[in-house]
Amino acid sequence: MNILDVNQLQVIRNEQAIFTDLSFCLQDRQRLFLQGDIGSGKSTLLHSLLGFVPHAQGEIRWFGQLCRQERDFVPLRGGRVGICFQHSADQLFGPTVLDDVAFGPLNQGLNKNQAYDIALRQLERLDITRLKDRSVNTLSGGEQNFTALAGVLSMQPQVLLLDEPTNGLDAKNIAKLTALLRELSLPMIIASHDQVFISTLTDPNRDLSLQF
Ligand SMILES: Nc1ncnc2c1ncn2[C@@H]1O[C@H](COP(=O)(O)OP(=O)(O)OP(=O)(O)O)[C@@H](O)[C@H]1O
Repeated sequence: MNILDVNQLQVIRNEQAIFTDLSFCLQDRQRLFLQGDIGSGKSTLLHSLLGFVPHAQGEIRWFGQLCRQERDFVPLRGGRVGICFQHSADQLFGPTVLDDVAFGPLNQGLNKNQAYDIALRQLERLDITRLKDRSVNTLSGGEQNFTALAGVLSMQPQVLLLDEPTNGLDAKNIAKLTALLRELSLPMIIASHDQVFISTLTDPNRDLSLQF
């Protein structure tokens, strides 16, 4: 069974089709890179895959299950499919970095000790423990990106959707992110303009690219 099957998907915004007849699938451990001009629809696709933007036609099947209505997508957003938005500040609640990263596991029903323990481990993994007591409103763009990713990973997702994950990162931190994503070996869909990042992360025997 594929992780995701998309068949003949059409999404309309402002009465204009952003894409039509889009079909692809995602298999376990595979990375799918979304590439294309600004405004071509990469973020729209990521949002539609979790039902944040409705699709007008076609099918989205996650783990074999057809997802059509809001209620079909809600369980996926609870952690099974992790998404990092292009503007990571939009998904940080705070008040502190540690509280923010613990929010997901708390929401999944873990007790406070378990949730904060998982959150601390994710901060260590991403090498941002030093930020744990900082207010999320005071973070730099790159720090926001890593905090959002730690929050998503703390929910132990089975698949990741990443929208321009290298935005705001310098070369050293792009290398850190690349190494982490390699190590995770989760299936991923990544929208990116960063050709070096894409080519470093791509396994040509397994990964795919979708041109918008
Ligand atoms: N909330 C919205 N309402 C209406 N149209 C929108 C909305 N968000 C985006 N669009 C439009 O949908 C189209 C696709 O935008 P989208 O953000 O998906 O592109 P993108 O490929 O991710 O761009 P970028 O590379 O600049 O991030 C664009 O024409 C954009 O103006």
